Amino acid sequence: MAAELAGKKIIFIVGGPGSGKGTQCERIVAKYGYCHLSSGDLLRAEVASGSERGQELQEIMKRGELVPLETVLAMIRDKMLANTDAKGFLIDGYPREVDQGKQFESSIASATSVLYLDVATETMVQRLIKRGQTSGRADDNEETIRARLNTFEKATAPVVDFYKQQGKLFEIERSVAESSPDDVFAKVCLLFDKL
Ligand SMILES: Nc1ncnc2c1ncn2[C@H]1C[C@H](O)[C@@H](COP(=O)(O)OP(=O)(O)O)O1
Ligand SMILES: [Mg+2]
Repeated sequence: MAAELAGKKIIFIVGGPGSGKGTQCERIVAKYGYCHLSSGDLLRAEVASGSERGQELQEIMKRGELVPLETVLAMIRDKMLANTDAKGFLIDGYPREVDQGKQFESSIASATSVLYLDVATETMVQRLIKRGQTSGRADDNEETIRARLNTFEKATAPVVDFYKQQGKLFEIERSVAESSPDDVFAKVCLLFDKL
């Protein structure tokens, strides 16, 4: 447990690839001033640095698989400790598996709340194919998209149940999560207004 982070709000943003995590986090940052940490962005920055570790990471991400737990956790921890003046943290795209959540809790802190965006698989595929036309992301192609969705269903769906059992889950149900970013955000605000 990192003492510097005591009392800070920590919100996990969970949802499949293309469910709108990044889109909503941008709005949350603008309105509530939280510090946004996207595990995917941190990993892509490592790839862009051209380091040897970055090359290994890129291979894993192209296969649509999860990178080793320790790697992501260390990156998030460093970034949080560099931003201890933030009033809270949005941890976007993490945990991807239940073990990642448990490790986060034992080595950093426990999450205050978990925001889950429930979007249908086909909607996510369509959004990601569209995003792929401009994102330049190596993993926004149909083959990798299917593999990522498969990883999401196997590894990440249990994460949702895990936090539901702890009473920490704030779910944006499908009918809302598939509507416009503004409509989704209106619901997201209900959570952040009472934190
Ligand atoms: N509510 C919504 N309705 C339609 N498109 C949305 C949406 N939220 C996000 N998008 C678009 C923006 C992106 O091109 C794509 C994926 O969104 P994202 O925020 O990058 O998702 P994630 O970070 O969960 O992978 O879908
Ligand atoms: Mg994202």
